[in-house]
Amino acid sequence: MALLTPEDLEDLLNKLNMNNNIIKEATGMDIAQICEAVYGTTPDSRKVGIVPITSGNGIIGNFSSSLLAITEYFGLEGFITEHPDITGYHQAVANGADIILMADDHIFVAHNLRNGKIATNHVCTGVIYSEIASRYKHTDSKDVLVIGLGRVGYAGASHLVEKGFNVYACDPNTDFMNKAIEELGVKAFDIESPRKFSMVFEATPNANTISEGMIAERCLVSTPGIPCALPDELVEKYDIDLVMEPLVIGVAAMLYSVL
Ligand SMILES: N[C@@H](CCCCNC(=O)[C@H]1CCC=N1)C(=O)O
Ligand SMILES: [Mg+2]
Repeated sequence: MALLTPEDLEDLLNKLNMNNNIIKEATGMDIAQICEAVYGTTPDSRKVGIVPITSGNGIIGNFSSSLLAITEYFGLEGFITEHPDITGYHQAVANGADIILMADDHIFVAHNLRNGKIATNHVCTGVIYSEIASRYKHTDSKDVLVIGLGRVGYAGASHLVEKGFNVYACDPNTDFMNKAIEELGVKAFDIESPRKFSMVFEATPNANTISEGMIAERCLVSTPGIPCALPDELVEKYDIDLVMEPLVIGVAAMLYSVL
């Protein structure tokens, strides 16, 4: 899985505000309203304990401080524990955390100690970015293109199928493709017989996965993926609303999903 870098996390809240304006323009709702619609929750007085974790590649600069900024942005109280790992976990509980946020290199969880709900970043990210794509207000189509069927893409495709959208998907990994066809009933998108989609959810760690044959002149592309899925020339040529942000939107969904 692609690990964030401290550079990915620079200027996070400015990037979020820019993306939130695009989301409002393209869907009629802001990210907090969409999270509320998806999870049926609203931020309350819950306290979030953020525990740095040193396993694997270790602590990522700006990661814990970004989680604190995100927690506060959505109206929750938060704190980062002084120590990492088990000592930090103990501190978080001792300091009255209702929700624990912590991540190793494979799983990033939000765990609400009061109601037992637990959420992962990869599922919540897939759900919320695919939800954003599906709410594009400048189309009456029910067709959505999902590019990438890894842990994030599969979660998004599953969410869209549950919501009754016509999901076309593509992934170079035939095992991932067959799994999604068998388990979700997605249709394989065939670049040889292109359809032009007005709603695209992309979740791959590769650049330029979106080509001209895939998108309508006016479309919404929603992706947590780094680097950008859209070639620059397409962004210039077409009227594309691009929602692309590396962490905040996924973490917001995690918090709303455990409240
Ligand atoms: N153990 C580190 C955090 C490691 C996070 C790795 N996971 C990612 O980079 C995923 C999560 C969202 C996007 N990629 C720390 O506590 O500082
Ligand atoms: Mg995100």
